[in-house]
Amino acid sequence: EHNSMEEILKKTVVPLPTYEMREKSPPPPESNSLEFMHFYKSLEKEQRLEFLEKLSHDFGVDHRWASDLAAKMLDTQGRDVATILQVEDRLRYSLTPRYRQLLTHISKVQGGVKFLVDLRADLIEFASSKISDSPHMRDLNSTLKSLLSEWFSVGLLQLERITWRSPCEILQKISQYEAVHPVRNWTDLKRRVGPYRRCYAFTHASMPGEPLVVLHVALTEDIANNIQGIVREFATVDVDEDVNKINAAIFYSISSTQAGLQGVELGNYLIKRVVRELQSEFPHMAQFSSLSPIPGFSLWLQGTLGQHKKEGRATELLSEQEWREVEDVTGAAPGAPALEALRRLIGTSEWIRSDRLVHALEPALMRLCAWYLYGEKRRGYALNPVANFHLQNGATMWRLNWQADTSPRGIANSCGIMVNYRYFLQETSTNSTAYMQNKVIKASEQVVGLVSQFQKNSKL
Ligand SMILES: CC(C)(COP(=O)(O)OP(=O)(O)O)[C@@H](O)C(=O)NCCC(N)=O
Repeated sequence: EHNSMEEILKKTVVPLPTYEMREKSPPPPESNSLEFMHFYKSLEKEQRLEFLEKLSHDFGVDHRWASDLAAKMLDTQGRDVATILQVEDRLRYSLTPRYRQLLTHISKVQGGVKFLVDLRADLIEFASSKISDSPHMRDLNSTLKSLLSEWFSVGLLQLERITWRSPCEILQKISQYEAVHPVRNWTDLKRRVGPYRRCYAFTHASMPGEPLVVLHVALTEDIANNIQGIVREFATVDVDEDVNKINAAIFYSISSTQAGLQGVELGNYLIKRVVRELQSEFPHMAQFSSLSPIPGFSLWLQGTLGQHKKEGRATELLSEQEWREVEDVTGAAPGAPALEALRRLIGTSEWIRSDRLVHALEPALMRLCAWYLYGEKRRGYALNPVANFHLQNGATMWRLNWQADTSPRGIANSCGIMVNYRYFLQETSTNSTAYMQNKVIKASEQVVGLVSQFQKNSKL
């Protein structure tokens, strides 16, 4: 078994041609790539890990060759520029991992690009499950990611609008890939591509018929503050659109379908491309915003309540008055019992059935949610992945909406709160740079106000 891994690698990962022959040596036979692909697909997960570790470790950069050339480059300091460029080009060439050529050869055969996308999905899975974090595997991943970024750059992507007339196989995929608000049936799907709705996908010639990333848009009079009005509404599906009722585009679901294209930023490009498409269809349209879920808020809140209980700081989360309401409604004694009662209510979503509690908890939960989105960080960036995505794109954390998603899932995941990340078109690139480089979050007065209320209470 082992020698067949070695054999395949030795045979299919041909040595890098010499610098002089780099553009003169014919590519290896296609059969090499096909054999590599066939062999890899036949392996189980664990064997794939072993195989990729061998590939990345034994067929990477020839370090001796590179260091010799690096020394040589230092020697040529002060020489004429032509010589310096020559030596630099040799050094650059010597830093090409041997397996990089194999990847480019594979991309040229039928199904090769899709194979490489799926291979990177394996690499990402191995890296994220920490079963391999070797520097060689990281190098293989970044080499493959940079190739994929070139092959899937915007100029090579096809924007497709999905309508009720799109082929069934595409509509079926749109329904299957919908990760944010699952499509329940044909009627539901028909509404999502019907009047006052737009559905766009990026496709690529190397993966025909495969939507790479899908964006669902609702066309509304103003920026939506509730998702039921979008995914539940029984708009008669055959009504014509009235342009006077269309001033805003609401991105209410976006999903990428290829795990191996993570980090290639297809979602960001799709949003920007769709904005341009909508501007040409509706020249007067000036409001572009998401209506986004806040996955993880309820869990974070449970943890925070627990932690504050241990440290006896419960009053930093809710005011005396708010705790008194909780005690009155639940009959719990002041202090820890009331906090426990609140944790249970949030955990079981029962609180939503008591109008008094819903009313009493609104200010507190909105403050806490604003802090969760704006204040909680992971390596300096927003902890919440959806916030991080839109902030990377340069959107503004614009409005928190109470009772925006009253579905059981919405209540359980984020106490029913949703957030609009607004795309002010002239500001997105500035905001994105400020966020990516200085971790500055652009937020509206409403959000900043809620955050400072939270900070006042908890002296954070
Ligand atoms: C939000 C999505 C579309 C961003 O994808 P993309 O723009 O390619 O970002 P990245 O993975 O390249 O960083 C992606 O992360 C996704 O599908 N997330 C799960 C569904 C969701 N919308 O949260």
